[in-house]
Amino acid sequence: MEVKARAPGKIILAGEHAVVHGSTAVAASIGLYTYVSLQVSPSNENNDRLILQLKDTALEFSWPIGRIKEALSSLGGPFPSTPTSCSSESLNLMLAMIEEQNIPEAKTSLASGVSAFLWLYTSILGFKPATVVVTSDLPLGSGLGSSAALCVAFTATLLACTDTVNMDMKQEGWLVFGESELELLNKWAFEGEKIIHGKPSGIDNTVSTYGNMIKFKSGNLTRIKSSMPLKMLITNTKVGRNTKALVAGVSERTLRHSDAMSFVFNAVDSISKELASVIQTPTPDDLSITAKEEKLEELMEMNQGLLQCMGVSHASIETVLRTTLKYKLVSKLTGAGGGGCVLTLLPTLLSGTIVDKVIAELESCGFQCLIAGIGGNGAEICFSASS
Ligand SMILES: Nc1ncnc2c1ncn2[C@@H]1O[C@H](COP(=O)(O)OP(=O)(O)OP(=O)(O)O)[C@@H](O)[C@H]1O
Ligand SMILES: C[C@@](O)(CCO)CC(=O)[O-]
Ligand SMILES: [Mg+2]
Repeated sequence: MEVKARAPGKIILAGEHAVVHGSTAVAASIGLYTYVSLQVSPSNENNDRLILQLKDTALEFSWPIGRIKEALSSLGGPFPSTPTSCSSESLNLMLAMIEEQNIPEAKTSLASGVSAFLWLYTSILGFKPATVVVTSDLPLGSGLGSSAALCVAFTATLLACTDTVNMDMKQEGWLVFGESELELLNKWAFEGEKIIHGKPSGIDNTVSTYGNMIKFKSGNLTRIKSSMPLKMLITNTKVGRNTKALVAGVSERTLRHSDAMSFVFNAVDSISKELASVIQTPTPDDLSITAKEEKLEELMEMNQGLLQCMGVSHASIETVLRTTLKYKLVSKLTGAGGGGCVLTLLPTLLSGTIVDKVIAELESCGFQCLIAGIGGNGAEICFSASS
């Protein structure tokens, strides 16, 4: 039996980084997905292997299952039955098994995602031979939650192979999880994000798990329903960066300027709460949609200024801000910043001609633009007879 899962990427409308320090943030899923397929192999004593194929990065990893069992069991068992953080000892053992596979120098940053896979796989399924294949629509390391979508999709396939997920395997198409299954899925995916992000807030895996739009603060989510059309241009500066390093950088700045940064985080908390309120307030007519869009723009502009204070903007992001401002459009970075992706709000009454001009000018800077659907479903799985 083959199990497939898909999990969406995300945009953060307000509150990134500050959410790690207890502020409110608002995020939404987008219509770009990471897909994972899992096929457990029949046991064959001599050739039991765990194979991981990362199609987007053209990497394949293959370990004898006994090698993994020997390495990780040396730390004592039994394996965690409830969501548990990977210890530094386990992480070091997994990194050693990954290094044996000779990842090309330029791709060593992918080791964190492979470590997350090994932790989730062995914790949830134990030491079963299988082949796991990953493909994604999401750009890696760009602020659209590719790491969270990876961890959510991994976890969804793994849980689907256990008796904690109660689904009719004969049902066709993409199936959604029940509430209790989503909660367990999200907790395990968060453990995977901790390996990749270091000190994640949990907003990325939560919005990828539950989908739609959420308000998030200190681990608690509130699902919010937008009462207005939200159309965002997403510009990928294609400047690579590492979320873990950017998150650590903000924490270090907070240690150096604790008073000032606490005011920054409090301001972001207020911005996120007001933005969520604006988005949810019923809109009686077109005029009020425009008035609400102007409020959103002002809140985005204020949040971008505070992200600059946190030290996570970048010259490429400033270029997007300046370019879109020429067309009276407002933008803010989304995700960890330091490059990556930038959101630009496209007001309802904006003409398609202007949008085309903005995209052409941004792409002439070497950036990549897309308009993705906002607020679709979260994690989903489907079962197919072994191909
Ligand atoms: N499709 C994929 N294939 C292999 N590894 C992936 C894939 N998607 C994500 N990863 C892992 O996640 C890492 C990127 O995660 P990172 O948190 O830095 O960026 P992001 O999640 O795209 O951005 P943000 O966290 O700001 O939203 C990659 O280095 C890799 O380890
Ligand atoms: C930068 C950050 O706030 C969002 C990254 O998409 C990190 C986190 O919340 O885990
Ligand atoms: Mg990430």
